Amino acid sequence: ASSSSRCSPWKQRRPYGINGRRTMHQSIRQVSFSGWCPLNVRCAKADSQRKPAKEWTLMDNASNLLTSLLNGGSMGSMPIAEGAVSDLFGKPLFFALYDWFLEHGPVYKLAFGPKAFVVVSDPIVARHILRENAFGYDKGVLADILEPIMGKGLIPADLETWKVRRRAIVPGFHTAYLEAMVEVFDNCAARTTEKLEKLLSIAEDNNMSHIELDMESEFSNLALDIIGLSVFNYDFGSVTKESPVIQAVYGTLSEAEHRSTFYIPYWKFPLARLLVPRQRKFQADLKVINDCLDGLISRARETRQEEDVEVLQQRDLSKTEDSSLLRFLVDMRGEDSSTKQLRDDLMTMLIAGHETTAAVLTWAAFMLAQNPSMISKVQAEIDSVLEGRRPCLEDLKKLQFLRLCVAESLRLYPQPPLLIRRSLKPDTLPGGHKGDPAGYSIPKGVDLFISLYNLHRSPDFWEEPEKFNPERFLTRKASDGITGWAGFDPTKGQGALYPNEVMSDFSFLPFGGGPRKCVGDQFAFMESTIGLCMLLQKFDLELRGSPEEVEVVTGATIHTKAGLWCRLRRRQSCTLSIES
Ligand code: HEM
Repeated sequence: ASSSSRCSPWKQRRPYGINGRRTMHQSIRQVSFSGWCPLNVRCAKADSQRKPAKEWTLMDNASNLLTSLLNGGSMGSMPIAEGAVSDLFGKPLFFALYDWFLEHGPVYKLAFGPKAFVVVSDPIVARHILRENAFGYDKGVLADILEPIMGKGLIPADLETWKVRRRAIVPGFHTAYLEAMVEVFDNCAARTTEKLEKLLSIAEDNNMSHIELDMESEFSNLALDIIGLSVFNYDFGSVTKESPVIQAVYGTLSEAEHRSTFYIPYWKFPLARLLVPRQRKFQADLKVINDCLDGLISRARETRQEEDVEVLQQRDLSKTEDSSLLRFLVDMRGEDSSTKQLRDDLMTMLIAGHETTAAVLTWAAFMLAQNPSMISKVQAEIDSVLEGRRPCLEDLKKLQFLRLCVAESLRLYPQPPLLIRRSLKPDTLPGGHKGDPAGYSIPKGVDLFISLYNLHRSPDFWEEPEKFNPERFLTRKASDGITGWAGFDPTKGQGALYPNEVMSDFSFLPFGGGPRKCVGDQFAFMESTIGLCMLLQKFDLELRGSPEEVEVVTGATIHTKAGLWCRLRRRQSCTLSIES
């Protein structure tokens, strides 16, 4: 679709947003019911609900002045979200970026003290940055934050290293590997359900019909066990036990997250490592994990066998005890990579694959737990496909509604909600928007946020964007102004199992796009589908309180402030004998 055909009168749209912290439910209500006019024409109701003009604080004025002085006219007529700084306090950044997106349009500049960020919420512009001119940008501030943790792993790697490592790693996610991993997903999810069944039995002995627990923490343990086994054949066993390595992994993940939300790179000051207790703990945690990973790498190297190489070349994983990615990297590429590089790769996948999947499961559970009829629909599908069995790959193809629930959760809660880039040379973004028919110029060194959250909730591309409607992926038409969902027909159980950025022409890109797209996308989709499947096969789920009580915070991913507290019951309606 040409970008000009999608041009919309942004300025006419209702400015939207409320001050202070907002819960996810409030955000949903705001957009769904407060009079957004689908024809993009200003309507009376929308006007009457405009938020009052924002009063600028001294900080806003100082921030704008500084931004104008330092960045001023360098990006031509690009709209500026002025007076924005004070809005940033007390709510996650991506919420504020959404408000300004509705107010200023799909490409705007965020005045932020000495820095200006360009915020992109347009599919064609996102496609340009991620795919067409992918090597004109790097990961900017994200690489600075992650380099001390992931070294030269794929996410922060410089271009030269990235090219070599990407070529080494991507073949590791071959179809036979994904098939073999389904068993790992099953076994780990079974551990979780067994644990929950035990807890329920204890509750039932005490005449209680349900248990209350924080599902976010259960999903976090599940995702950690899966990533440990599938990437380096190490059983964290975190669903059932605590260990120093698990503690260290959680410590490191939390530091990575803290760094991504903190504006001053405190970790770069050499003395901080010695003096600040938090930094000392981080260094100690990192050492525990690095020692563990080095041990696993040496073990894999010592047990390397020529026969294994042949088996892997034939992709016949049924003949090997260890089908992990580490085994693939050591056996197939062992000679090419230093221990340090392998360790960086493993650490990157541990972090990239853990928190994201845990968050997808959390928000899928959050949405489903508010929709008992959807849970029943998912359960009916699971019962009819599995008849009490554990799922295998063939079953996944038939669990269409469940797969769409996972995709829809990723639409509403993309993990991460923002992609970060910095321009390496001057560029011109695709134009066609109101006020910039020619496209904005981007000088070298500009930091950009591509907001997946905004793209996935854009009223221009999604009908009732805030509504959880898994079946929207079946009905979307090319006439929506984009290419449509060509190639996605999950009803036939063949072809792509999940919608992606190519089919949606970059209006749905939960795994990014272009050369830096996630290497674990199919892995993660399948893992999340199986995790949910095995949970809902056995249990009914409801929120303990109201959705408004689930406060949202964000670091690298979107998660809850105090856990996703749910009530879990044995399924009443389940008449099938379900194997344990
Ligand atoms: C639901 C779970 C997941 C989500 C939502 C997700 C999302 C993403 C996204 C959006 C990117 C692109 C980042 C960017 O362009 O800046 C990315 C990159 C990446 N992801 Fe994932 N991911 C998930 C699971 C995984 C898993 C399971 C693995 C590995 C086992 C993994 C490994 C990576 C790596 C290595 C990259 C960097 C790729 C590169 O720069 O070449 N991810 N992921």
